[in-house]
Amino acid sequence: MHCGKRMLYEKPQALTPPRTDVVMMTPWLAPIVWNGTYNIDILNAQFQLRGVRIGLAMFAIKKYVVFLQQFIETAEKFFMVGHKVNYYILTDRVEEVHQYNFKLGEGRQLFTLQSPTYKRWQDICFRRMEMIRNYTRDRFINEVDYLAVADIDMQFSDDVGVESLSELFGTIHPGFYNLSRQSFTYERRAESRAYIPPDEGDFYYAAGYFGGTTEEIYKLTNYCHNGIMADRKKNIEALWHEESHLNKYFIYYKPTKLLSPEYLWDNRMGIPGFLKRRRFVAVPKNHNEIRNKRSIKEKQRASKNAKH
Ligand SMILES: CC(=O)N[C@H]1[C@@H](OP(=O)(O)OP(=O)(O)OC[C@H]2O[C@@H](n3ccc(=O)[nH]c3=O)[C@H](O)[C@@H]2O)O[C@H](CO)[C@H](O)[C@@H]1O
Ligand SMILES: [Mn+2]
Repeated sequence: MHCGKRMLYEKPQALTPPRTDVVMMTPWLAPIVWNGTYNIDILNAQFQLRGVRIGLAMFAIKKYVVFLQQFIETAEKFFMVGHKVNYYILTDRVEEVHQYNFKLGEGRQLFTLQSPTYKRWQDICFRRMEMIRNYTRDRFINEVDYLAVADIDMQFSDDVGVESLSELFGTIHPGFYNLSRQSFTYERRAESRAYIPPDEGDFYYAAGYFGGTTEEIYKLTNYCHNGIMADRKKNIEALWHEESHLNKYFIYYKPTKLLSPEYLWDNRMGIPGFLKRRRFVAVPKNHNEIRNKRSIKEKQRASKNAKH
């Protein structure tokens, strides 16, 4: 029996892997998503049947609003095209964000949500976990089935579709996919709740893109935020902020799907042969200019002027 539309495609093989140059499965049997390992038509049809709703949350705090336009415009071209999508922009500059008049495709909506801001950029990163937890509990859980959380200093340059979705997914960091545990920049001080012993850990995951069902994202962000607050009481800050806590979580609550570095690339790493697509790519930024109120250059200029 088939209901209406017949779908024709090549029969999957039991003995011939679609790719032999990359690993497609973790030891806990979570797929690692690479180009050429899946058929997007099958996946689209399956997700379409369920009418899934997908949320994409990102932070535009202080100067990071400059990344918003390119982020949304490229997401409209490449992110979950053909599915129901809610963008959630968490910002301290609601008025400014309202000025943009994004033209969105059918079934796609954009919401601007108030977020507190913090003096230190590190605190902005840390507090993303708390904000996502709260908004997931109070809102996202009622509006979407899956939620992805992304850095905003990024742009889409190829498809990110439903092949990437699962109960809990993490992205292999583009700087660490082929490195040893010892080279991972996990938190190594035992006092921190993000501590990972040298003989544990699977991959080094990037905090710039992760997601899952809203239930799973609530658990993840709640765990990370609680760890961050416990550290704060002890006056310790994990090496890579919320990313350290995320990596801790993923050791014990393993992702059910892993995204290959196709899903978070940085062109400064070149383009290795195994990388067939670059779907979500870092936008180069001057860290000092964008993160601080006044850049070091401005400060130098100011102090020079003061001396004259
Ligand atoms: C690709 C990747 O894995 N990036 C991680 C990395 O790099 P990054 O150096 O890329 O961090 P970042 O500067 O992009 O900050 C993370 C995100 O916080 C938001 N933001 C930050 C500062 C600010 O003033 N306003 C603002 O809105 C914004 O959405 C930004 O994308 O390390 C950070 C913490 O150290 C986070 O773990 C990032 O997820
Ligand atoms: Mn970033």
